[in-house]
Amino acid sequence: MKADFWHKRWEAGQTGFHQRKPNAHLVDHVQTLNLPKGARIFLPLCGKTHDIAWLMAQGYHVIGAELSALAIEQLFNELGVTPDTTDLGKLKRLSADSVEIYVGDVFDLTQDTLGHIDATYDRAALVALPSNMRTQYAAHLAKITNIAPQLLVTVQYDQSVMNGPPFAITADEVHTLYDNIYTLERLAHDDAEGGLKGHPATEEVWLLRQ
Ligand SMILES: C[S@@+](CC[C@H](N)C(=O)[O-])C[C@H]1O[C@@H](n2cnc3c(N)ncnc32)[C@H](O)[C@@H]1O
Repeated sequence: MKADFWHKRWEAGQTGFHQRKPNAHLVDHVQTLNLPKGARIFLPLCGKTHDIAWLMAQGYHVIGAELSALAIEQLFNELGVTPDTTDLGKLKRLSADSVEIYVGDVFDLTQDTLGHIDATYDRAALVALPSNMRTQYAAHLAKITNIAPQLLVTVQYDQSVMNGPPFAITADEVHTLYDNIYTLERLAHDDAEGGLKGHPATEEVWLLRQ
């Protein structure tokens, strides 16, 4: 997916991936990350997800990365806070209270810029990327977070009946992407409520730890 694809989606309000409430898998499984209050959680490709506000309310510090400045403008409006903006060249950092968002391409984000990360939460990020970007993304994510533990939500459906995003990611692919970096535990494998765009689908939740 090119950046333009996502900018157009946000400009047109075609954001069917945006959920109206915190993700149920996050709520059910965040405790498996065993994080103390104040821990720094990274959300790659974060959009304006309500998971951000929910994690902040649990006492965590949330760090996000998102291409769309429009999405992040809407996020801060909905959070009801005015962020401070820092220009970092290819990226901008918008921060307020216990949230900071890097606006730009996640591949331009470095470990130095991001700082210490206690855990990563990936919902609709890996699955938003076409297969030719996923290997690079998985390695980049592990690198910039210094192999922080990760809660990962994936979706599976018959890829021949529909194009992504979201792209179907099999358990085998999760192993191929991450076995060389993490120990993997599949925490859940559930039918996706209502399917995906009219097609049966399942969701999996993975815990990735060193
Ligand atoms: C499917 S949405 C998921 C958003 C969010 N995780 C959620 O659960 O609602 C994928 C998001 O990734 C953003 N995105 C796509 N490619 C990106 C990239 N290379 N760097 C940063 N953000 C990107 C898009 O603008 C979009 O908001």
